[in-house]
Amino acid sequence: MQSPTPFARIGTRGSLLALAQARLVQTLLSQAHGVAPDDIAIEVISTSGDQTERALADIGGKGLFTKEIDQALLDGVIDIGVHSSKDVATGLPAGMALPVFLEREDVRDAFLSLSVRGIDYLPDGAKFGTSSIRRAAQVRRQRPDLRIVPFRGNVQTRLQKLADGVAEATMLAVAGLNRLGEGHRATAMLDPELFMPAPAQGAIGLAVRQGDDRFANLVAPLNHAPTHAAITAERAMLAVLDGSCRTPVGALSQLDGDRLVLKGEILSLDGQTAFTDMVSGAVGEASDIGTALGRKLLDKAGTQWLAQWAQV
Ligand SMILES: NCc1[nH]cc(CCC(=O)O)c1CC(=O)O
Repeated sequence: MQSPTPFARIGTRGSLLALAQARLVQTLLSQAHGVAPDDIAIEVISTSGDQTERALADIGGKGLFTKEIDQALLDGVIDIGVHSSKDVATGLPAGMALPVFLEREDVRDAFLSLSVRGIDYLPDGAKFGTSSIRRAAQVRRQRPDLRIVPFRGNVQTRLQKLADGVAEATMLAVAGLNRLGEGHRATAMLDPELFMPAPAQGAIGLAVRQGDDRFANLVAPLNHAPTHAAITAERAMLAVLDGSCRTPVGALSQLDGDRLVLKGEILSLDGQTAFTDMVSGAVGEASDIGTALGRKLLDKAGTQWLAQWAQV
């Protein structure tokens, strides 16, 4: 039985992955504060992103998986929003804070196929399922011959599309597969230097109302400082690039003690042009590292190069 006045109410999407993430947060919060898991309510909230099959880039991008949860948070219907950090837009809604990131799972993307053991083994012209412009560009760079077909929906839906033969291969975040207990579905791990993950991939972020100290204090023990630094840097890089272009972006953080090395890449949609750079510094400067890298990438690509994609 859920108590009439729960210790906290956490809000999540209803996909199996989102629910698994919400349950993890529920467990960690109950352990951190010595309360029964049942005293932490999980409220399932449907988001616009759950209600459409169109490609994210076509319908306004990231905020779609978080907007309704953010609103429930601001309305006081929930107290803590649980998000996949990579789905959270860089500009947070007014009144919302994202102070905590749980320890990052595997940051890489995996290659999945029921017929071949790696992307190099796909037959000429094979269909590759993805609706991510980043993944499509990275795949086209390696294999310009492949045909990219849309693959929207949650992880289960995409695994089913693969099983149904809609495409011969796809790519998914290892983190999501692992959290679903589906890690064995990965056919091969993709080299993260070649297939740079999405900024903030693999990390769960917790949102609270700005200035709501009670819930900020409640979630604080769940924060993982190295993950926080990496995500801060990656999101700062993305914030610089977001406004200026609709182009695929990858990021890769490496932490070595109190040093953070951030690599980033922007690609053309066809993957044939790419700009890569790297900035390093103290973890305490994570935000500045990300901003600096974003600016370096913008400078390298040039506004004219970026402008060509804005109309696509
Ligand atoms: N875009 C959907 C999404 N959002 C977060 C993850 C995976 C889990 C994570 O990155 O934390 C996924 C699925 C995927 O990209 O394979």
